[in-house]
Amino acid sequence: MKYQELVNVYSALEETTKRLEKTEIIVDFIKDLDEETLEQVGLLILGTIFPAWSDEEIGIGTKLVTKAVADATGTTVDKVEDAVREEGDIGSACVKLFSNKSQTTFFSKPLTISFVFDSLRKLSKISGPRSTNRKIDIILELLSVASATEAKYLTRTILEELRIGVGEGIVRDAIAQAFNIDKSIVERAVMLTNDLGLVSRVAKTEGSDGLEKLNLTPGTPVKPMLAQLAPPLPEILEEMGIALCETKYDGIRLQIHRNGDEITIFTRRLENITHALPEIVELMDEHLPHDDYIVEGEVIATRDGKPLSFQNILHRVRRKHNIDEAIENVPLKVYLFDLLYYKKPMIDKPLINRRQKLEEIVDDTVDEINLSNMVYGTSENINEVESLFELSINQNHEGIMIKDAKEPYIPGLRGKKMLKYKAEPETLDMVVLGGVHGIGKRENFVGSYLVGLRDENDEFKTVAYVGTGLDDATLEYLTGKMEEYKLTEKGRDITVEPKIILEIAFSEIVESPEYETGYSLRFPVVKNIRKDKGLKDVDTVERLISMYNTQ
Ligand SMILES: Nc1ncnc2c1ncn2[C@@H]1O[C@H](COP(=O)(O)OP(=O)(O)OP(=O)(O)O)[C@@H](O)[C@H]1O
Repeated sequence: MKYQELVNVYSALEETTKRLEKTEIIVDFIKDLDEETLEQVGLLILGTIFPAWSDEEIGIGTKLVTKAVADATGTTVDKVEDAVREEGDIGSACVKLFSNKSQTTFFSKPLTISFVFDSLRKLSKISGPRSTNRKIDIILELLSVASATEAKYLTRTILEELRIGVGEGIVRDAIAQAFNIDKSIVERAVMLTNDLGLVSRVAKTEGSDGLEKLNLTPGTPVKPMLAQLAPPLPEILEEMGIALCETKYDGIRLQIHRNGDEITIFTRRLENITHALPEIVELMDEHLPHDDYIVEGEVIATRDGKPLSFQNILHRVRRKHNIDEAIENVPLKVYLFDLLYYKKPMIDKPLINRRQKLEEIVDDTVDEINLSNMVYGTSENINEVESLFELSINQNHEGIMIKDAKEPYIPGLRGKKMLKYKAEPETLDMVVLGGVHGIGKRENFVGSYLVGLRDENDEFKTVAYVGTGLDDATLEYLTGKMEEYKLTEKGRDITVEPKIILEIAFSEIVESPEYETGYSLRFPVVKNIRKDKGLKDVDTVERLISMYNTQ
């Protein structure tokens, strides 16, 4: 099938903001696709060529694409950069540049979806000597026969920023509708496999029966179950009956898989960080059975027995070199709290059984491997739960988690079955959309950051400017990043690509017509740069409104 047909769908999707219309457009397109194309479109429609569980990426920078566009249109890199500044992004710039291009490829074959898909996969695999030239050759091969609109979406896809306002939710709905399958079955399949390509194909070829057979596989990461903020303790314990109440450690969540002899460690964003944590791999090998499993836990960094800040552990996990040195300087401890797979999928079993099995299989006789500190909470022993909370805070942890003992593990869900009870007020993870250059002491820095949240179409909407909570080193770092991601600049104001995620604390949410969400924050303060989170983890406008309604 011609790539242009997919491109027409992209254009139609970009033109509407209405979720139902977007869903209809996708349904119409996918329902008659053949198996192979469907599997590719299931990914391409989200602007990617890899399933969400994979940490592979196309990995091509703006410079390379700019050069390829210049070559393909017979112009200079400077002219392409001018067009990007005028039009706002490389895709829109391509529409202009390619429309001006003289038609030299009249007899060439049109691009097909599978040729584009395979070429992009090839791009991601190239490394080593002469790799830049080889990458440019592949991009040029595509661009030299592309129409103006094809070039628009090709360049955006290569840079992994399709921007057509389509999130996973819309694609899931479209698959359900196109193949007449219950939404919840599609949702479950996506949660377990994190592969919309695979789910689209199975939905078409095997229907709901096939989707129901999809399950967890050790080695393939699954989206973690997330927590909501807890209402008062008596209320929760009454509702849950029995709760597993555990210390909430302030580290990084790990999902550790064993598949045969191979142990793999993933973050909550499903990144493979096995290479950065060789000592954890060794500990898991020594202190858990040599059976296939998936366990979850929190890893924290300690020194002299005390937990170190979240930033320390983040540096450890991000490390690519001198790992031996890091192992010595930042010793780690793991606190395991859930078991998703042990010889077979466990997620449908109640938490209490998963925990019991976990306790059975983990040898926690060494200091570095532990089970999370836990008490069973009921309406009758609220004081024990309160004591655990106090103990956790006194030991410099964040608070406690309260989990319903009878519940299954629901990947990706942020629901009422897993709650967090923290000493500090709630924060929002927000994405930086722009900023303002400072004056006076801050004149060399971007002093104030325009932050936003994610709406139901996965588009970002502004909420507030924040400039408090940043020391000089952080300001310098953020200013560098703002320069790197800059889209436009007008006077002191700049806009940037949505890349940087900040955790923001505030005193109150207020209504405010000045911002796109209609709400803003009083006294916002930057608490952390959340390098461990991706755009999908940015908090939602829906959550902001629900917090506003309950404050
Ligand atoms: N005993 C525990 N059980 C479950 N999660 C824990 C535990 N200790 C620490 N955590 C961490 O707490 C997180 C749950 O809070 P939440 O789902 O809100 O994640 P978050 O968005 O990172 O929020 P926060 O910023 O509050 O950690 C888990 O993802 C995990 O990283």
